[in-house]
Amino acid sequence: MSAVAISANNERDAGVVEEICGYLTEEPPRSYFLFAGAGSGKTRTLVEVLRRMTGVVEHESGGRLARRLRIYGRSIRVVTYTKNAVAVINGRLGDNDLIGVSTIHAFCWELISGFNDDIREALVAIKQAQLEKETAEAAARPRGITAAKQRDLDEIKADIEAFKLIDVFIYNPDRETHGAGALAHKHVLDATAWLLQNRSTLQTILKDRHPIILIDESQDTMKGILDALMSFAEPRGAGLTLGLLGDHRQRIYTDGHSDLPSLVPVSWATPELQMNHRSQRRIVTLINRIWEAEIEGRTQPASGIQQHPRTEKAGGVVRLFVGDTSLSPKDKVVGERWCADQMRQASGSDAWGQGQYQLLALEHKLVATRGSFLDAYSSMVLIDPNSAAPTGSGENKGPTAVQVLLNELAQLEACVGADGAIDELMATEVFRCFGCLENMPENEAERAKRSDEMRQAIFAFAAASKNPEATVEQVLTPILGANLFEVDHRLSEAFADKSPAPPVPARGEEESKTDRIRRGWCGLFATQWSQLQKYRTYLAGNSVLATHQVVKGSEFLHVMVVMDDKVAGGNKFSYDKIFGGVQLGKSDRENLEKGKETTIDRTLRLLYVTCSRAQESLALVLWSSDPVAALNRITESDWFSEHEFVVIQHPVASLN
Ligand SMILES: Nc1ncnc2c1ncn2[C@@H]1O[C@H](COP(=O)(O)OP(=O)(O)OP(=O)(O)O)[C@@H](O)[C@H]1O
Repeated sequence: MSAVAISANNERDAGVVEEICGYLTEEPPRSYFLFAGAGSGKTRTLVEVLRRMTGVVEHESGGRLARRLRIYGRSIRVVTYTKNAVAVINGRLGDNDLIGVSTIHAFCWELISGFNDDIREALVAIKQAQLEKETAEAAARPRGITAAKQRDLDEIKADIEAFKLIDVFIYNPDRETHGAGALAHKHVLDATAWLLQNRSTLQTILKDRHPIILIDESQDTMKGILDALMSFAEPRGAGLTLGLLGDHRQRIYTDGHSDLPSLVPVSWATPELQMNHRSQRRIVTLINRIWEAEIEGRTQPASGIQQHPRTEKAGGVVRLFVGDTSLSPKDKVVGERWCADQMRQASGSDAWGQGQYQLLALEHKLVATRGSFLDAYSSMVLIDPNSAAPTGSGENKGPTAVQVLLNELAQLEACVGADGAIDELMATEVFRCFGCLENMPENEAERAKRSDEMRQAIFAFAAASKNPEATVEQVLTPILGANLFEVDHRLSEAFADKSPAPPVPARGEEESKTDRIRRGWCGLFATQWSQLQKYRTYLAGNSVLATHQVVKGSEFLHVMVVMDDKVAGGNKFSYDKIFGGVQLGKSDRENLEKGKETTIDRTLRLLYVTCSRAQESLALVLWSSDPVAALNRITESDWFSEHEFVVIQHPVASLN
């Protein structure tokens, strides 16, 4: 193919930037929804539009808009999903005072901070509504309001009373905030959505500051905020123009609207990006097929355009490996290595033989199992389900109550050599850095006594942390005994409490929050200390293991997607149902009849996201409850050709 033809095919989206610039500079400007599929280069499109709208790249109508914005002291607001995306866009835009880029949390806080009376009213109203809803739901159950439920309801009441007493609310979008008046991330989004819908002054302020708001990953943007903004953008010329960028095929969080394209007003423009610049043709064909699949149990429309690969990306390798989910975790790991070796042979890439591929698993629990930190992870989930696992947005720090384990003790452990010797200089620096030397006694004798006490505790800590069998409790004992670090009161109280863990609730049985947290603490103290290091690596995103949700927006040369519903637990997703190893369940059929979202819908989207991360080669590993049924279904589908699906050989011990 000639160079001209290649470039013509690759440039099929070239007009979209100018098209969008046209919508934003028309009189009155027109809101738009940009369908931008996986790997379509939506960030590049966004940045190019912004450059033209703010006079960085010469553009006649863009230049006029830039002058108007400047005269009135206004700016275009870009809302992205992650801080990483903020940095990428800012980096490409350079210094530009006509554009503000931030996450939705920072955007919301900028709007509401300081309006303490309004925030209080919003939070009380939201909690009150939650209380009423939960009370009514519990009362309607056959057993009525149980004691455990009553405790939860009392907690909501206590939250309401606590909000009423707060004068000044504090918050930081980049980290957890503590102390009086501290707001959680969710509170800020909820309060902003409530205030935007209930306070006209806030609407006016918003339009006055940012007449144009562009929202990236809009399919996952919190419904309440999006609804409010979409209503202010109507009718056209109302003072706010919205640009929503998104791909409904990639919606994987529950915050967003289930079918955003159908909510977009007909008066809006709907430009499209048709290219996939990321992946080789074989991978692009597969993701097109996945999205168009007519599978039993699917309710979501197959709306959206087919993507086109770049002309020069004409290759790519895809394989589906099917094995038996009843194998032991160890056998599965061996099986997955066997699959990687098959990939090495099929693709000719040594990366597969050297472990240089990204392994994506369905759920955190599956990753924790593969990564040998399941006890640590499961305990953290019980202690704080909202912050135990890394998420696609924001920072991943783990539960607040255990921070000393994840930070101070991790740093102290780094001062202990392989032979157990302690680098005292380094250790002193750790204590200094955490402000633990500030309260050393003035008196020389007492000071020496305290130093000695600390040294003993550090030796005991070092010995315990080097013992591969040591539990978190054993490592923590000397630390807490000598008060080496400031510790969250919840941790010290839980440690002092020597009562046994409450029993695991039976299926369907409700458990109070207090019991759940206590079980978490007991589990954590009994966990092997060595698991915490693996957990920390995973939280920090430095692991070659990642869950599907977390890799949103990323790309990797070679990807292995591990699908193992049994280990993942939960019933939100089921790959085995998609591939035919498991039949639809009762609730799937009920949802289907009601036209409600099904497991199939959610799993198809997750599969779409994971497969579209791969640039060169993609291995799908399905651990199925019924490999024969799955293989039959796969043979009938047009997703893979015959040589592309492979039964995982067992035993595969030859690779050991
Ligand atoms: N016009 C282009 N020409 C060549 N390469 C491009 C172009 N646009 C994007 N790319 C490349 O294609 C890849 C995908 O781009 P990008 O990550 O911006 O896509 P995206 O739309 O954000 O995808 P996703 O929604 O799947 O995360 C990147 O490697 C990027 O550098």
